Amino acid sequence: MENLTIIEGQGYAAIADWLASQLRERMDQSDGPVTITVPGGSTPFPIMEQLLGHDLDWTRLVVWPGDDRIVSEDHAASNTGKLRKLFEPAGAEVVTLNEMEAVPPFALAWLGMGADGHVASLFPNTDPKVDDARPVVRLTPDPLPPEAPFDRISLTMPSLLASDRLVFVLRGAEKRSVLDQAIAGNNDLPIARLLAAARQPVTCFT
Ligand SMILES: O=C1O[C@H](COP(=O)(O)O)[C@@H](O)[C@H](O)[C@H]1O
Repeated sequence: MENLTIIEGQGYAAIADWLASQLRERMDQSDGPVTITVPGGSTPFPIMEQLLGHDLDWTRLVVWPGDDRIVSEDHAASNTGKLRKLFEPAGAEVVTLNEMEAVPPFALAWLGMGADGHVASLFPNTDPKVDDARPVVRLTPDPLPPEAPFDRISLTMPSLLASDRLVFVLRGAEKRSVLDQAIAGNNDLPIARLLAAARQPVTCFT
């Protein structure tokens, strides 16, 4: 994949620096808002804390959760609730994901990946398609992940692919092996489908 760069062994601060430089570049290109989508789970939040330490005009940032668990925003498992607590005090807007009819193109789609190869909440059992006509879907993972056993809402593959840049941050040898197999075309997991369809630059921090 000529559009793919893998960057290994970076700490949270270095990844946050990289993300900040991407956002700064976009903010320098126009005076308007910069709209991104970000992951949930556990990996991204310490990086977001570091990112918010950067001197950027956060009032110009619009943050879409890439997915969420169907729980109230004050539930510990709510991605949106955690994003609000982090980004809103800095002045950024955080969007509530619902079954809207359209989503904007993203300057950057930051994603995680589960060890089962799911991206956002597009789990293998949901058979996500790169030509899904829906921008957002509700779905039920099967099996339910024990750490977050909830129904989900998620951006679809076309919504994620409508971004100028894809960025993955995934930790651990198990996930790295799933990623490598996906890149090699040796599995048909959601991560493999997304990467095979991606035409924009893709950066993977592992
Ligand atoms: O459930 C989810 O899992 C994935 C991976 O999360 P991690 O904690 O293993 O990094 C995440 O990307 C997704 O947004 C989240 O809702």
